[in-house]
Amino acid sequence: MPPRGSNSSRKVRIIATIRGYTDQESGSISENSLPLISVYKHGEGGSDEKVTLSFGEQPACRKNAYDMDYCYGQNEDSSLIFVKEIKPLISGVMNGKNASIIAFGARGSGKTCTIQGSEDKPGLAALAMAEILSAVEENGNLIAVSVYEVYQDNVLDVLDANKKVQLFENAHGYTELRGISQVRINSMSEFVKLYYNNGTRKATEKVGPKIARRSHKGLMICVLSDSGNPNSKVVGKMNFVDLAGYEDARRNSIDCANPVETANINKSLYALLNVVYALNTNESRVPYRESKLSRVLQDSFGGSSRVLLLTCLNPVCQDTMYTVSLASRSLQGTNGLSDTMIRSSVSLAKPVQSSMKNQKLPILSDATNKKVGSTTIMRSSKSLTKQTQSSKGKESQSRFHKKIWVHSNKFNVSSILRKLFDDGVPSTTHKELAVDCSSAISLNEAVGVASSPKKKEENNNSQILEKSPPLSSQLRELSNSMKSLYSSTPSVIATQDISNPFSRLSVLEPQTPQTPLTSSLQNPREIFNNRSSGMKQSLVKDCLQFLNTASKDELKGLKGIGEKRATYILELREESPEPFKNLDDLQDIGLSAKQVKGIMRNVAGDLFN
Ligand SMILES: Nc1ncnc2c1ncn2[C@@H]1O[C@H](COP(=O)(O)OP(=O)(O)OP(=O)(O)O)[C@@H](O)[C@H]1O
Repeated sequence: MPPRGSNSSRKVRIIATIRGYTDQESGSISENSLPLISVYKHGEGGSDEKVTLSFGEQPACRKNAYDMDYCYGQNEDSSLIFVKEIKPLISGVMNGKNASIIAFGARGSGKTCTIQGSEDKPGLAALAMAEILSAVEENGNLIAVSVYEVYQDNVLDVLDANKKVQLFENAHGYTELRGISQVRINSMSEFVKLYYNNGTRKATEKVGPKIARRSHKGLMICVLSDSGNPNSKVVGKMNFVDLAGYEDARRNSIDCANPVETANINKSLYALLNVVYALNTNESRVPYRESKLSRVLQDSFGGSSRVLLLTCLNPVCQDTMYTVSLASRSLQGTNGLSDTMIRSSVSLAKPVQSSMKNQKLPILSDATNKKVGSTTIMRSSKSLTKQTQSSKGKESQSRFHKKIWVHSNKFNVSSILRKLFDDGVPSTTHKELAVDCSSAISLNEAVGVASSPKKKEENNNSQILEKSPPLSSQLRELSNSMKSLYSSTPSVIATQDISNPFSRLSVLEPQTPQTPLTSSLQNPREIFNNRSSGMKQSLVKDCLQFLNTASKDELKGLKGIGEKRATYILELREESPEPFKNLDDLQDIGLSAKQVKGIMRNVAGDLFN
């Protein structure tokens, strides 16, 4: 049986589960409390199980609503998730298809309870082990498990702290965990002892720091064939990964966690989500190499493997909305929310205290919304455009054009451009969410140069292959392009449809070069804002490319980068050819957000000197 709701074109099924309230949280909930998480079920009772999640008091519009393949409510526990989601995957594992179940979410969102649980209330991993044990009893296969931890990009053997684990790429291009303990499991009691009590570890052995560290924890269950053979072959693998919780690195951590550690965790989460995104969108290059964890999981992600991303939602956590937006990004299909949908949204999360109303919604997601705006707003404005035009007809069209006419003369291009980098440094979220890259305006698009998707791909490839020109020439190029953007605005002209009284205004309107992206937008300000956002992204992209490719001397030419940092950047390039994927990565080399912003502002400012 295929996994529930499996979509043949998507490798990764993305679902959510809202955890129950802890005793402490329940104490502060009242009858009049507002639901924090609302779930709209698209085809209740039907075959379409898709849901859309929205948050807090905000009306659910596309801007703050996120699609998921399914969502389990607070009353639905791990055993239901097991039956509906995991059990169907087990038969695949028995037949040679690997599977991975990954719990992702903010800190304290119930990931460990869902995956690991406890001896009293077993989580998905133990339930799966029981099922796998009974399956191998029938077919004579064997089971071996490994338990590992990925801490600060190092893979550690949880079952034997003395063992050194190395990542080794085999002849098929897959990563193997060399040296990791593999323990045969014959019964549930053996598994419980091993998994919950680290049973095989000798009492004298060091088990690492006493304080629980924030790391990704993985359980690898291998089904092995040929019980008589010491070199048994792996039939199939099932991975359970309890990811370290996401936390906004800009906020003070709940337990004063090291901000560098938090930033590294977030970076590895983004890297994994990028892999999920690439798999779901069938991208030709899946960025496995960007983190140790994705390398470890690589052989369970490719081919006919199945992946379940279980987004755990903490009903009272600021970071929840942001994690949902990140996970949902890999679901490509979008369904605009209609009024009916918004009204009929139900809450699977019980209400939370009304004081939550005043609580600031997720800081990052606020920022995200601002930054993501380009994508989400565009989508909604597109549907809005259609609706408006069809339902209200010419009258509204007339108002619309009038508005354009009036505002177009007030456009202060340079002041908007100056503001570009005052909105804040676009972060990973921006890059990742805003556009899914497909909707980003490239420089060429920004100056109205049409390019076919194929050509775009070629351009991208050649950009990667060629050594980047020095920053100064990149800036010159960008500057010229910007100038041509101003000058390419045609003063008018089109044929007037005299029969249409509303056509006059549109005819007189100076036309900004059209691109597919902007064609759905309503007024010059929207168009301009989107172009600005596209240019901002182009600039960020060029700057990152420069940092990834420039020589040491060229790097030192940048404010904030001296001998030491330049050397460090070159070292980073030896580990990964492209160490900087987004502006957040610059913080890893010790540049503060302010410094990064300063660099970008200088670059932007230079364009108009
Ligand atoms: N279904 C549930 N109902 C009530 N409380 C729950 C539920 N699931 C988890 N909790 C509680 O929520 C808290 C956090 O749970 P858990 O440790 O599983 O979260 P986590 O996401 O793994 O956290 P971290 O990211 O810090 O590792 C715990 O106090 C746990 O008891």
